[in-house]
Amino acid sequence: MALTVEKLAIPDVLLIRPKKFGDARGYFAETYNARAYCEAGIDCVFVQDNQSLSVEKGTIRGLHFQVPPEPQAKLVRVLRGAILDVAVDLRRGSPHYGQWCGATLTAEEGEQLFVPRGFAHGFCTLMPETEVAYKVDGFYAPGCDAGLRYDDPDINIPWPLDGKAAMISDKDGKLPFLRDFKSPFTFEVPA
Ligand SMILES: Cc1cn([C@H]2C[C@H](O)[C@@H](COP(=O)(O)OP(=O)(O)O[C@H]3O[C@@H](C)C(=O)[C@@H](O)[C@H]3O)O2)c(=O)[nH]c1=O
Repeated sequence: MALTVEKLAIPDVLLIRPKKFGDARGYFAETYNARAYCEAGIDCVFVQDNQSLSVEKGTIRGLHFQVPPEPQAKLVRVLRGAILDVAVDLRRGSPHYGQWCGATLTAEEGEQLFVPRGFAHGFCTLMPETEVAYKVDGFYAPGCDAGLRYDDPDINIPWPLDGKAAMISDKDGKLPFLRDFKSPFTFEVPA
């Protein structure tokens, strides 16, 4: 499988560009290949595929993660539309703790973001009717579901909202700021 892999500012977060083979019919692409992704440093066993539709441009979902013992790594791509996709480092002891990095993902280009375990994940839709699909390497565990406010001033993500209010869920509006997040669990940086 042909793909390029770019390390982002937090180098465990990867931007992957699978090769698209275009012809008169359209294109073909491998969107996941266990061997090629393992060689690229993504040696997860993905166990669940998720998909969401956000109707409005300026919809923000996040910042979400599952705490131990049910953490999840995520491999995110866009099926329709475009997003700014973001990962926030929550690994105690990481030089990037509390920092974010991210990339624009579009259906047209087919880029993917790999968000490792120990990171919160969120995105903002850049177009209406945006569909996002992502693989996760741990099953949904509602008891371990956790999140942080998308507009946490300490994380300070410049969401592309053009001055408009974000469309968010009631649940996401009640999430804590990182500085107030109380959990007996911590993520460690892998050795
Ligand atoms: C995440 C998830 C939710 N659900 C259910 C719970 C709830 O009733 C409904 C909607 O859930 P949410 O409001 O949490 O959906 P959403 O806000 O889209 O949550 C997602 O946001 C992005 C940013 C992520 O990174 C994902 O891991 C996930 O947290 O779907 C599942 O059944 N399985 C799952 O894996």
